[in-house]
Formats: sequence, structure tokens, C-alpha cells
Amino acid sequence: MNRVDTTIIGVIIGVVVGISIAIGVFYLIRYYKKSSSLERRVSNTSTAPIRENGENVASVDSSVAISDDLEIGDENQSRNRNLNQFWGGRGKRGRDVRDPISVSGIPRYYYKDIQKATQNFTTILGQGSFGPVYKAVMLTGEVVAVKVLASDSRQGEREFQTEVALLSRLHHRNLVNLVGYCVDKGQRILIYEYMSNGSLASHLYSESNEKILSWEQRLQIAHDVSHGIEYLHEGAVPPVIHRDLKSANILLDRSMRAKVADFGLSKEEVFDGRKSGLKGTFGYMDPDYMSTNKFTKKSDIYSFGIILFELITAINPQQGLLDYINLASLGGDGKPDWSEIVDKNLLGESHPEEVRQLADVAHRCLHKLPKRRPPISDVTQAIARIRQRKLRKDASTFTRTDTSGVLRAIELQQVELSNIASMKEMHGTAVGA
Ligand SMILES: Nc1ncnc2c1ncn2[C@@H]1O[C@H](COP(=O)(O)OP(=O)(O)OP(=O)(O)O)[C@@H](O)[C@H]1O
Repeated sequence: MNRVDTTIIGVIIGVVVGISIAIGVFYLIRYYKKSSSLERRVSNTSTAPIRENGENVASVDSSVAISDDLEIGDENQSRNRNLNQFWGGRGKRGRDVRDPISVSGIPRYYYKDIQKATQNFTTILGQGSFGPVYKAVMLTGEVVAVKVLASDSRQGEREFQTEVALLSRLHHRNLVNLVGYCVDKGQRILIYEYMSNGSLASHLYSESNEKILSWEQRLQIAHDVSHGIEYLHEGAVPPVIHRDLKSANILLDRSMRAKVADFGLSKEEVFDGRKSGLKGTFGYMDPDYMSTNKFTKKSDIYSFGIILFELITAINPQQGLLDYINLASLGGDGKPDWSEIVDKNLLGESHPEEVRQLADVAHRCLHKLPKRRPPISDVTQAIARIRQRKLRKDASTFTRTDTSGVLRAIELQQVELSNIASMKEMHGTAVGA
């Protein structure tokens, strides 16, 4: 071997060693970056504190940034399968346990298990703008609702992440609970507690007589929704603005108690045909937001005002409700006359004073100037007072020995207790988080 050969071999070895070192360093950097971003996401999404009366406002949109990738590595998945700790699987002690690995703190499930629980996606409950919703029965027996995101929705992907990130830190009895999610086989699925009585909209606008809501039920629903929004606006840190409050997003459980749904999936509505970037649903959108593009808590208050009028009138906001409200607000002698627009199904029940009081509250929520709209805690209190007055009146109408009277008195106590419980719930979470 001459000197030239030795030099060539030396150069080749040098190049090979150099390339190997470069590859090694590349993978080391990638590994380091991956694990540190995973840690960052875990700490960002699972421990966001909750407290009362926050000052900083984060809309649903701004929360997207805290969870830009919910994919979990394949290594984790296969490790998990080996542990047999996923939905419907059996833990060591024979208990049903869910997948414990979840970046957001919410259990993550496998596609095939959801497929089984929905009888191969045949149990459809309805169709939203982001895809179909199915009823599912888990192996544990728990009944849930499964929302499958249409695979072609890029906006849906972002809002999927928002929903998981947000709902992992929001817990209140008047919010529809997210109980799991699935990112598997190219699918994005959200799993919620099942609300067996469907949406408020389906009750208000259904043709069937079975679904007509009594005045008492409507007041209860108004109060529940108000509590839910109060938690979002004044209990969560940072506060959350829903941005798509509407009767289709108010769901009712088997006792007809209401919960607010659809946090990250509020749709990108193209208003008046131009891509405006406005979020929300026509008929519920704050006019001030439409002109300024600035969404605040007061825009949610506007949408809630519309929902309250839906409860009173059963007129669909997409079919001229606002015109009816404006007309009735002028009344005959300059004073509002809400009796003109009250749902005729309520006319048999004698409660014009309560209707008037609720309509006055709702009307304040629709004030042209956002500043003049009440904060949600004031609305909750106003609704609570209407309910209390009603129950007191009902209780006194009956004699003490009359069972209806006694029942009314118990109900009244329950309203009072529920107010206290809700306040405690907000404060308790605040302290505990
Ligand atoms: N947790 C749930 N329990 C029972 N039914 C549900 C649940 N979530 C949604 N649904 C039903 O599934 C249907 C579709 O709901 P989804 O939230 O996807 O759309 P939407 O709110 O009706 O419309 P959009 O997506 O345009 O806002 C509705 O009929 C709703 O009542």
C-alpha cells in the first residue's frame, strides 16, 4: 500500500466518522426537542388554574396555542397496549380502566374501541357542522356521545385541539363534560357525557307536543345556563369566552338540567358571503362584534340574551326573533309589551309578571352598547330572584297541608341551596386548582 492509498483510506474513514457523528448529533437534538416540547405541553394543558374573578381574558382562540400537537408517539401507544390499560381493557385488579396516557389529562382512546362502542358508527344522534355525533356504550356500561370530526376539516383540527385543551381544565356541572378523545388512524374524535334530552333548540322548535317545556323548566334552564357562563367568565383563569352560545349548544340531561356545550368547535361562519373571519352563528352574533371584530364577554352576554328570548317566545333567532323583540320593546305607550311575543304554549300558565321580569333581564343583555349589558353574575342573580319569588308565591298559594305547597317550599330551598352550591363550586375550584 503506497502513501496515496493510505491517504485515500484515511479520508474515507474520516468522512464516514464525520457523517456518523453528524447523524448522531442530529438525532440527539431531535430527541431533546421532542421531549422538552412534550413536557411543556403537559404543564401548559393540565394544570391551568381556576379562580374567581380573573382579569385576563382568553378567548377560545388564544387557548389554541397551548396545545399545538396532541399526537402521542407510537412508542407510547404500544407500551400502553402492552399494559392493556385502555378503554374497556382490564387492569391488574380486573377493573375497567382507561388509557392513562394523555397529554391533556383527559383519557385518550383507541379508534377500534370507539368503533365497537358505537356498533361500527351506526348509532347516530345528529349531525353538526364538524361531523356526525353517535351514541356509544362503553364496556364499563357508561353511555357517552361521540363526535367524529370530518377528516377534511382543517379548521376542525385546530378546534379539536382547543376543545381538548380547554375542557381538560374546565369542570362545572353546567358545562358538558369531555370524558375522552381519540387521535388514531387519522381520526379525531371527542367523547362527551351523554345528554339524553338533546338540545334546547330541539325542544323549542320541535313539532311534537311531547317536547313542550313548562315555564318552570324554562326558568330552570335559564338559571343553569347562566351558572355555566358565570363559571366561564368569572370562575376560569384565564376567563373563557364561549363565542358560540345558542340554543343548539345548550344540552339537556335526563332530568332536564341544562349544560353549555361546544367550546372549541364554534364554527367559522362566513357572514354575508365574504370571508370575514367572524366566529359565531347568525342570529346570535353581537352587532358590536360584527362592526368592530372585537369579541368580549359582553358578546357572550348578547348571545345569552337571545337564548333567554328564545325561552320566552320559542321564536327562532334565524327567523326574525330580533325584529319581534324590537317591536315588542316599543310596546303601545313606549314601554315594552312582552306579552305580544310570549310563546303561546305558555299562555295557559299564569306567570305574566315573571315573564316580564325575565324579558327585561334578557333585553338588558341585548343593549346596543356592550358596556351597558350586565355582567353574567348580575344576570344569574336576577334569574335566581325571579325563581325564588315564583316559588314563594307558589308555596303560599297552597295550604301547609297541601302536598304541592310542601313540594314548592322544598323546591324553593333547593334553588337557594343550588345558588350557594354553585358559588362554592366556583370558589372551591378556584382554591383547589
Ligand atoms: N353530549 C351529547 N349528548 C347527546 N346528544 C348530543 C351531544 N352532543 C351533541 N349531541 C347531538 O348531536 C347533534 C349534533 O351536535 P353538534 O354539537 O355536532 O352540532 P350542532 O351544535 O347541532 O351544530 P353546529 O356544529 O353547527 O354548532 C345535535 O342534535 C345534538 O343534540
